[in-house]
Amino acid sequence: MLIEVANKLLGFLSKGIGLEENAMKEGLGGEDLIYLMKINYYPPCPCPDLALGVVPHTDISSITILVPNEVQGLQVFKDDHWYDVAYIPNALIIHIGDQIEILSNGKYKSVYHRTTVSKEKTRMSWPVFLEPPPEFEVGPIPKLINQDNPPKYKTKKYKDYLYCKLNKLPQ
Ligand SMILES: O=C(O)CCC(=O)C(=O)O
Ligand SMILES: [Fe+2]
Repeated sequence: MLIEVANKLLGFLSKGIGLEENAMKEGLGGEDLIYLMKINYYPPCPCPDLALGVVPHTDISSITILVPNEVQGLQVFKDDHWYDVAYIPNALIIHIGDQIEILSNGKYKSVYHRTTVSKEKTRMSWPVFLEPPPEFEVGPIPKLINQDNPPKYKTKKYKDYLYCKLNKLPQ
């Protein structure tokens, strides 16, 4: 089920920029794509104005498929403002992550987001991060590159990208 959703999303993202349906998936390692589930637990906080659940970031993954509980908390940054992401029962929240920005050579941008905490309620979320295998090299898809569109990102192994990002080193 999750794999079907992921395949569809990657297909739409590929076609959306004029590529073959399987282009993004192949660019992420094809059937070796890794599904990494995390559970976020944000207990009530006495001073929600002074704390964040997760600091602002973009996801390192390709896409993130996330299910939250009903407690408001996720915000995305757009046009200099933080916007609440509305909770819609049974809806999935999809984040574009860094690897899609790289594959698309910047045509898609990874979404900058953060979470706030609540004074009374516990918030939880269950994201699944779709990641290339560590040794797999990710870079702008060659079909998107030409004289007018030079590569904006280096091609490198996913594990090296991860290492640089986690240690705040230049990519
Ligand atoms: O809890 C959320 O809604 C988002 C969490 C998040 O951004 C993350 O785990 O990367
Ligand atoms: Fe995130």
